[in-house]
Amino acid sequence: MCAQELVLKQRTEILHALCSSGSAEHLERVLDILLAHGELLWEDYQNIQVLGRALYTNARWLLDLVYTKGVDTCEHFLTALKQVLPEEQGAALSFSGCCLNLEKREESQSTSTQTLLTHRPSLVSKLQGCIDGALEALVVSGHFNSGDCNEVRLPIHTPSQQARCLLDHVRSKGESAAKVVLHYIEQKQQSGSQNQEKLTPPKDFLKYQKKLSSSVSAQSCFLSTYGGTSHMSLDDIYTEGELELAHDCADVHGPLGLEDIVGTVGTVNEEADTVLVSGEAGSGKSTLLQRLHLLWARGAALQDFLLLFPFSCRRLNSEQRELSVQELLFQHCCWPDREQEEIFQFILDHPHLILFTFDGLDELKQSFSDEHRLCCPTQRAPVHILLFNLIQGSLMKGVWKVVTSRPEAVGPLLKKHLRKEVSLKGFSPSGINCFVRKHHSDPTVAAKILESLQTNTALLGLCHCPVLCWIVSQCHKELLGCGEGSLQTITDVYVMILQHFLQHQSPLKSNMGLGWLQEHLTTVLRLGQLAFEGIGTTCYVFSCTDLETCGVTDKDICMGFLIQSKDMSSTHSKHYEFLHVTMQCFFAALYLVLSSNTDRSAIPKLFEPQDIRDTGLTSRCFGACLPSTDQQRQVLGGEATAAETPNLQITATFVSGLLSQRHRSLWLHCCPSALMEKKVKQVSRCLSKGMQKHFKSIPQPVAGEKKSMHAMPDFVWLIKCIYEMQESRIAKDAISKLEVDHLKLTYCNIGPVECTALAYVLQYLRNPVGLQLDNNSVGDVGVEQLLPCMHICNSLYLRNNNITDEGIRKLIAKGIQCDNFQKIALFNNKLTDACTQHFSHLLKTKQDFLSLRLGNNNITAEGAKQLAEGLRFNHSLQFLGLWGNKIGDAGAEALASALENSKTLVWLSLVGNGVGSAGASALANIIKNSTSLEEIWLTQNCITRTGVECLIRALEHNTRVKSIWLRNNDLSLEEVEEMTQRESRLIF
Ligand SMILES: Nc1ncnc2c1ncn2[C@@H]1O[C@H](COP(=O)(O)OP(=O)(O)OP(=O)(O)O)[C@@H](O)[C@H]1O
Repeated sequence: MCAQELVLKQRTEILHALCSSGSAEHLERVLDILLAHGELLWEDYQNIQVLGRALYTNARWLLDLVYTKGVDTCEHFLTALKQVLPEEQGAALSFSGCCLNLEKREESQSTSTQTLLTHRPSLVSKLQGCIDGALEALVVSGHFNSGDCNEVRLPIHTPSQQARCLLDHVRSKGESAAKVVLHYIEQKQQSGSQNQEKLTPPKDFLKYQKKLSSSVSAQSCFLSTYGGTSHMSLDDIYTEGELELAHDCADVHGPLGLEDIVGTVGTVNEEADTVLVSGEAGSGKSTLLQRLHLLWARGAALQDFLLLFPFSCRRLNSEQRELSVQELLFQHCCWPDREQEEIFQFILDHPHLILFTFDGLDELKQSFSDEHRLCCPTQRAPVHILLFNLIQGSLMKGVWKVVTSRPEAVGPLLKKHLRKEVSLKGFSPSGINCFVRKHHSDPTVAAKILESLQTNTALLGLCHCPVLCWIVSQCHKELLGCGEGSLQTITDVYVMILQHFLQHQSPLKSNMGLGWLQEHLTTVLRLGQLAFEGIGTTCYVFSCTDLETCGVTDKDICMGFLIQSKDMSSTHSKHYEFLHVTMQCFFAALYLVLSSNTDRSAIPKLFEPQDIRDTGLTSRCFGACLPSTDQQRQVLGGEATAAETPNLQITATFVSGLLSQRHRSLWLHCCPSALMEKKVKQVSRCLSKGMQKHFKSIPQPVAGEKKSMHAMPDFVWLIKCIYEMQESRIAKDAISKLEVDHLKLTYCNIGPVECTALAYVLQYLRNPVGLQLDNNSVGDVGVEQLLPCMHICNSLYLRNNNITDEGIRKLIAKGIQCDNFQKIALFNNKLTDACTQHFSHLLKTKQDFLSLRLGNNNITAEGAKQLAEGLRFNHSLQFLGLWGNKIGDAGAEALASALENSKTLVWLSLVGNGVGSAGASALANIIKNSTSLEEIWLTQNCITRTGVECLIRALEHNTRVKSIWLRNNDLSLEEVEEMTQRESRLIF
């Protein structure tokens, strides 16, 4: 049978092979090959790859086309298919006679654009690990702008799709752009091969490398949250999370890519080799590491590292023996079949080619300490000592380490050993979109879920956290069936998945009302006890004996909340863990709420403030409510740990939620109501007491200063607990006694979820406050969540919070209606000219507005003109900051004309705006006429002598202005000297 007939006859099977995984990768790779061989023209390719069209439709188009093109093309197609499909999938198809040589075509005199096409398959794979570098080269050479880069980096793209998108963009930019990319890849390869050339790995090294990478690949290709119910490959579901440097870095704008984690960007300590990826519970740290592992194992990223050893701190907890590093590597990750010593020696000799990853440092039983020094790689020590010495670099200096942890568990002791810290912020709004679409192969279901999220912004806020986004996607039936807005809190979402899993077991009784819990109460209690005891003893992996102790049965396991541990070590006995540690916290909370067997003091102890727990009392406090065997286990365990604090706090948050009025009806038939009432009272008391403690800690203000409270670590957590209770009485009770003028919550990891809770509580403040939320991750969704407390904010500080024009639109629409609202600071966000119309409206409407600071955004002359419109009609503004925008001379002229008759403006900053001398001479008019202006900042504005002369002349008419800042302008030293003599208020 000829190739053409084969294509026709096997059409269904081919379609299935290309598309059934739901991933477009196979199809796209076949297209790459056909393009490279000239079997498809560029126009053909565009006709097939239609954005937004179903994968199957695209594949059908391809089949139709190759068929009409004839035997040769069909033959190429089948050969490409054979090359691309995994063996087991290809086995179902007949490729008889299709064995063309698909080596790349060499063309004697090809242009760079042609080379991009003829080498497309290999370029796609080479580019995957270095997209960011290639983009940078294109930006630097002026071929790409940030829009091009953003399109390539779209989170919906897989790394290979990013590579293809980059190549397609380059093609449209022409020959010189193509040259830049080819040159970049060539250089990258040369530096890679130079690194490799110097090496002569022992003969068994490559075998070991292969064994390690296939074991890493096997461990990382599926996601465990889908383990119980369905298989989901990481490739199909992985969605980029938002990664940022934890500290400010002038050179970095925009989000980081995966490779930046080990790249040079944002390095704060050149001496250190440990990078920390920090993020809240469920923000995707383990998944991100898993992605890195998989890409490395496939040769698609981190190729500077010859070996990657992945460790899970959770599993290291169960290692009781003392080990040497060699034993740790080989026994916990991958056993070398031969030449152990030689391989280890090679590792020791080339530390910079080795990467260790440690997932979940916060889950380690011991808190980080640098007391026990160890530097000998053959010396045995307890595993945590090895780990701490590796992190510090005293052991195996030069080996790269990537460590993940919740932020709360990272103390100053660890920080001083970090090369840099990267924060994982969860999904961006487009990430949520992309994740839901990937999760559901049926686009109608995905669209319905996304629609429902848009109508419930509290829930949308929760979905920024990937684990919650996963639950919401998993429980779409419950979500869509439960009515708009009924899911508001984290507890609501976990109750939904509890119901989902329990009802999954009895599908016929899906309408059993509230009885579903009662029917499964014993299961819930048994799992709850297991979870509760685990949380108290930092135990997240359970042996069969642990399960037996709590009476957990096989049927309980089948419910899906527990999954079998993935384990790379050689132990063969089965171990279990909860689907996710937050699920363990939820079950621990269910146990505390539903069980009549817990100690009376269990709830108050759970709510004890962190500073008490940090003294080392943690385990003992919590231990008081555990059975005696566990207390012994803890005492035997020795060192107390502060590491479990985040999980205790999450458990407490769930306890608050479960005891809220909205969920009490669920427990009605499961537990005596008197007992329930008592627990509710306990929680309310704890929350109120916790808040009072905070308020008492506020220092009295110095005379003339405002009373200010800087939130302590537990403040946001207490607020979240209050929100979970959803009772306005409790919120009022807890907050109304707070008397401060300024509430400072900077660097507190505040995202949309925290904003929802803050607004819920702060709306009951008695007096207006300044709310300072600088350096958090509020974002547009968070801004929307803050609206309910806007009426009580007289000033709002939102520097560095990823806010865009859309967030501003909503914020200002509300702000205009709020009498107290007078000041806003929005430095370092993502604002453009599109937001200025809203500020202009605000300035026109609110004649008591005092301060507008929009520094370091992307406002140009157009935006400045819009602002000027508002300023012309405003009679109150005192402070205007536009530092670090791009308003230029035209923008400065517009502002000057609007402000020249202002009787209120005191302070104006236009630092770094390229206003030039023309701008300066226009601004001189404000100085000439103003009776209120005191300070004007014109640093770094390309102003020459001409501009400064205008300012000097204007100052002759003004005695009120105190200083004009003119540093870093286009003036010679002599000019500066001369002009300082003439006008002392000029500061150079
Ligand atoms: N980038 C991602 N793409 C797709 N799904 C993700 C992603 N990140 C997280 N998830 C989903 O959220 C779940 C929880 O994520 P993960 O365990 O990685 O969070 P974590 O930050 O390590 O949490 P913890 O600190 O509590 O251990 C995953 O099992 C997965 O279902």
